[in-house]
Amino acid sequence: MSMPDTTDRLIFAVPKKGRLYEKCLNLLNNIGVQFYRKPRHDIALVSNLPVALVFLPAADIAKYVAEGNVDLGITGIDILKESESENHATQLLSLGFGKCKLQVQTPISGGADTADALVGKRIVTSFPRLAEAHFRELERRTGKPEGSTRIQFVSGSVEAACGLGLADGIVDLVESGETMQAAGLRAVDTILSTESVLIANKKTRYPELVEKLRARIEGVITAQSYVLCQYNIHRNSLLKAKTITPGRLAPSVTMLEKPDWVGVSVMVVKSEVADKMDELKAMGATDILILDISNCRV
Ligand SMILES: Nc1ncnc2c1ncn2[C@@H]1O[C@H](COP(=O)(O)OP(=O)(O)OP(=O)(O)O)[C@@H](O)[C@H]1O
Ligand SMILES: O=P(O)(O)OC[C@H]1O[C@H](OP(=O)(O)OP(=O)(O)O)[C@H](O)[C@@H]1O
Repeated sequence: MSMPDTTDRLIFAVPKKGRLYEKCLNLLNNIGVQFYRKPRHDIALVSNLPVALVFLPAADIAKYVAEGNVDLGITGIDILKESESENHATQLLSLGFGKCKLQVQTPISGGADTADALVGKRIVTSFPRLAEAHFRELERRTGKPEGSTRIQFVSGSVEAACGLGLADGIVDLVESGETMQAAGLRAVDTILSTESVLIANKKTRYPELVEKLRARIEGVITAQSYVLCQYNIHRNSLLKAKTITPGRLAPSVTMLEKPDWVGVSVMVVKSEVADKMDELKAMGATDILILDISNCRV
């Protein structure tokens, strides 16, 4: 079977599996990118845009984007920093998923209770550069010989390293903390907080298409953090209502077929909407409705 022809197409790299995969497919669907990925194929041509999707391991995407083989990609800040790609890839957008922390962990029972106490010992991680930089800094701070902490790379199941006697501590990602707890570990230090980001090569041949896709993704992400709030209110209370729901630019106010009453329609941050509804109700608003926004450009 021949490879699809990607000539004159922007190359957009998406994690091929793992926890980011489904989120990325949803995002592509929501921005109207149509494609068919044949089973076992890692390249799919987009039918309604001059774009080719390449499905790659999340850990490699930053490197491909930085080196210019790929124009646009979705990966984690952790990977961007670990692969030292930050100078060659522009971070366009935070995507609101893939949120976790890269933490130094030690055995709860009998392990070091600070990161300083791990200096000079054995560390296992999938993030050798970030771990190395962190421990070099700790070595300087604690006055211990530079390079005395041994950093060893493993590609997965890092949490098993202490139990197997391979390490005195690990550097690994933590979200809920379940993996860490199940392995009898606790966090003693945080190296960085990460989330998924959209990145672009600085010298892409398709800056306009990059911007089009960025704007579409931004619209979907913004829509996810807002709801549309509609309510009716007596004109005398409108000024006060505006202070509760000022909107992004201003609320839309329409006439109602009831003297001295108006209808208000306004975007509200989703996490604040329950409080806003209570406040509006308390000041006499009626028929308060909350509607989901599936997409927007603001
Ligand atoms: N537990 C987690 N919670 C949130 N985000 C995470 C978590 N683990 C990893 N990530 C993010 O997802 C990125 C890719 O991790 P993931 O482990 O899914 O990829 P992978 O190693 O390619 O897949 P797999 O582990 O299935 O082989 C990480 O670099 C990080 O940015
Ligand atoms: O705090 P938690 O919610 O438990 O998540 C943290 C775990 O998730 C990631 O591993 P993943 O499940 O991707 O498997 P891996 O070890 O193969 O990378 C990470 O490496 C941790 O092990």
